[in-house]
Amino acid sequence: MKHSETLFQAASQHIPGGVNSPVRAFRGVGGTPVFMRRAQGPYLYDEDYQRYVDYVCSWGPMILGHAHPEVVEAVQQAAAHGLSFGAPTEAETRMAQQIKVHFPSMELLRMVSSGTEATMSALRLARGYTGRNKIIKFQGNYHGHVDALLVKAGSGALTLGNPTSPGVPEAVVADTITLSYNDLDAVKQAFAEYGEEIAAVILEPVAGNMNMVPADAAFLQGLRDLCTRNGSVLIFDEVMSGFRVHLGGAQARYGITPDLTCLGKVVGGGMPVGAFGGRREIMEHLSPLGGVYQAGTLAGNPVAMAAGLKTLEVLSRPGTFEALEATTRVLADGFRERAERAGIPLQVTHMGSMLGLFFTEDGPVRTYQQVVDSNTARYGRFFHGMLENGVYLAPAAFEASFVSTAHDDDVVELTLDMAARVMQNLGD
Ligand SMILES: Cc1ncc(COP(=O)(O)O)c(C=O)c1O
Ligand SMILES: N[C@H](C=O)CCC(=O)O
Repeated sequence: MKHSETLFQAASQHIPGGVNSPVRAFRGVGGTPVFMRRAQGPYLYDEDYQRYVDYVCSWGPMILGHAHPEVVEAVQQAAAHGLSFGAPTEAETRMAQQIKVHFPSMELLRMVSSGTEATMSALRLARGYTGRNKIIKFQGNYHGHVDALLVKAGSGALTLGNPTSPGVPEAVVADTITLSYNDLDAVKQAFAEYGEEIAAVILEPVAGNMNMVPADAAFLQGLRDLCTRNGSVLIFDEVMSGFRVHLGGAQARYGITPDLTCLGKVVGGGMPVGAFGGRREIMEHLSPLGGVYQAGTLAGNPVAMAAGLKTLEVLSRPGTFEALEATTRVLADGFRERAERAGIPLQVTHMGSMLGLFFTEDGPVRTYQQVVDSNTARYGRFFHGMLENGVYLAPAAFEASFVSTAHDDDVVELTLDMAARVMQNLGD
C-alpha cells in the first residue's frame, strides 16, 4: 500500500477527497484507496504490484473482464479512424439496432455519455410528454447525480451520509415524492393523492445501489398497472441491471415492460456511455422532432460505440450469459456455505451476474430498512480481510458486486477459500 498512500496524498492536494467519484475514497470501509495501474481479465493490479480478483468491475461495465482482446482491438481500430466527429456515424445506428435486439421496448433510443445523463433526460422527457411535474422515486435507489433524484439516494450518497444532497434547491425537489422500495401500498396511496399530477415513476427494477435488492414481481407489476391507469410514464433505470440480470435487463427477466428505459455501464464496454429510449410516441417528443431539448457534444462517440458494440456482440454469443449466471450462482452459494460454516449470519442475493452480501440474520433482504440495519461495520472488516487476501470487493456496504465472464472456476474457488479464511476472524 506504500505507493497507494503516497499517490492518495498527492491526489488529495488537487482533487476533492483525492478521488473523482466519492465511493472510491474508501470512506465507507476506512483506510486508503488502492490505486490501480492496470487490469486484465478478472484481475486488477495496484501500484504496489499486488493482484486482486475484481468484483467491482468498474461498478458494472466490465462484464467481459478487463482489457478483453476483442474489445481492445475494436477500440484501437475505431480510434485510428478518428476520436470524435460531432456528426452522425453508422456505428450509432448499429448500436441502436443491437440494443433493440435485447430491449424491444426501446422503439427509439438515443445515446448519451453517462447513466446520469440518461436518467436526467428520461425524466425531462417524461415531464415534457405528460405536461406534469411530480415524480416518484424510491429510497436507496440511485439514478446518478441528477438534482431532482438526489433525494434519499443510495450508493455513495447513502454511504457518506448525505442521501439528500445540499446544493439541490428545495424547489427542484418539491415535486419528487420518495417512497419505500417494494412497498406497493405506499405507491397506491401516492397515486390516490396525486394521480393526475404524476409524470413518472422511476426505479431500479433490481436495486444495485443499496447493495443488491431485487424488486418483487408483484411490486413491478403494480407500478406498471398504476402508471398505465394514471397516464404516468414508468421508467426502468437499467443502467446497472441492463445486460447484467438478463441480456434484456430486468424487463426481460420479470416480463414487465416500462415506457422508458435508461442504460449505461455495460452498453459502453468500459467507455463513458449511456442510453435512454422507449415508446416511439414518447421519444418523438425529443428535439429535433419535438420540443423536449436534449443534446451532447460526445453523444454516440465512435470509439465508445466500438467498445460497446463489441462487448454486446461477445456477450450475446450462445451460452455466454448462461455461463456467467452459473458462475455467479456458484459464488453466491459458496459465500452462503462458507458463512454458515463460520457461524456468521449472511444474506446473499444474486441475479444474473449481480450479487449482494449483507451481514444480517434478517432475510430475505427486500427493504431499504433491512439494508441499513445490516452490520456494515462487519462488512468493512470483511472487505479489508478480503483485500489483504487479494480480493477486491466494493469499498462500501451499499454497493452490489459484479461477476465477469473472465471469472473462471479457479478464480471463484480462490475467492471462496479467502472468504472462509477471513470469516474465521470477523468479530461481531
Ligand atoms: C442505477 C444507476 N443509474 C444511474 C447511474 C449513473 O450512472 P453514471 O455514474 O454513469 O452517471 C448509476 C451509477 O452511477 C446507476 O447505478
Ligand atoms: N454505485 C455507483 C454506480 O453504480 C458507483 C459508481 C460511483 O458512484 O462512482
